[in-house]
Amino acid sequence: MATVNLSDYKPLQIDDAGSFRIGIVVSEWNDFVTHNLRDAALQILQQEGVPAQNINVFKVPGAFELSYASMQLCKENTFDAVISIGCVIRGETPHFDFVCSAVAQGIKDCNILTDVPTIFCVLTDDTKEQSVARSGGDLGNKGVEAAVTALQMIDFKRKLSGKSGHIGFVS
Ligand SMILES: Nc1c(NC[C@H](O)[C@H](O)[C@H](O)CO)[nH]c(=O)[nH]c1=O
Ligand SMILES: CC(=O)[C@@H](O)COP(=O)(O)O
Repeated sequence: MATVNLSDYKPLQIDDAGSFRIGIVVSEWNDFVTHNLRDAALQILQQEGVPAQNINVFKVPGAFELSYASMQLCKENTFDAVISIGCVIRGETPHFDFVCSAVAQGIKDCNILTDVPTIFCVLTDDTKEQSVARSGGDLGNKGVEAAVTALQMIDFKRKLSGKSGHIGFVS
């Protein structure tokens, strides 16, 4: 299969990124992956003009806890977007399926039930190798994609309320 770097993106040139406030929730399970996702997201956000002091990072034990923590941040409504970062790697039992389903539903709920765009940056892989490839390996870094998505969703929301400038991805 051809190597595809899923993280290639064109700089967004966002005018008002300096005012964006972003929360990042990172699970510690498989931290050799989740920390790479976190660091890539932080790099892109700051590269695009979000001040470091406007980004708050929170830790939870595992991906299952991302739902609770992300929902709490969304309910506080102090962030323009929340990025939820985790890595679930299949084991011997159906536990993988339950954790992945729960966290996907939980983060979906944050988007549907609150006013805060919440980005699903949770790897759900069959092998450790798949996770490594997607967190800074041959297939890019999902943390980059999550950061770009967060910025785009904040812009989407600000456009709806008539507040934002134009970043050129949606006319
Ligand atoms: N196996 C993985 C887990 N399992 C732990 C759960 O996420 C949760 O913390 C536990 O069930 C207690 O509620 N978590 C991951 O993030 N990744 C895994 O591969
Ligand atoms: C995704 C998991 O929770 C997994 O690591 C648990 O492994 P196992 O199914 O072998 O207990």
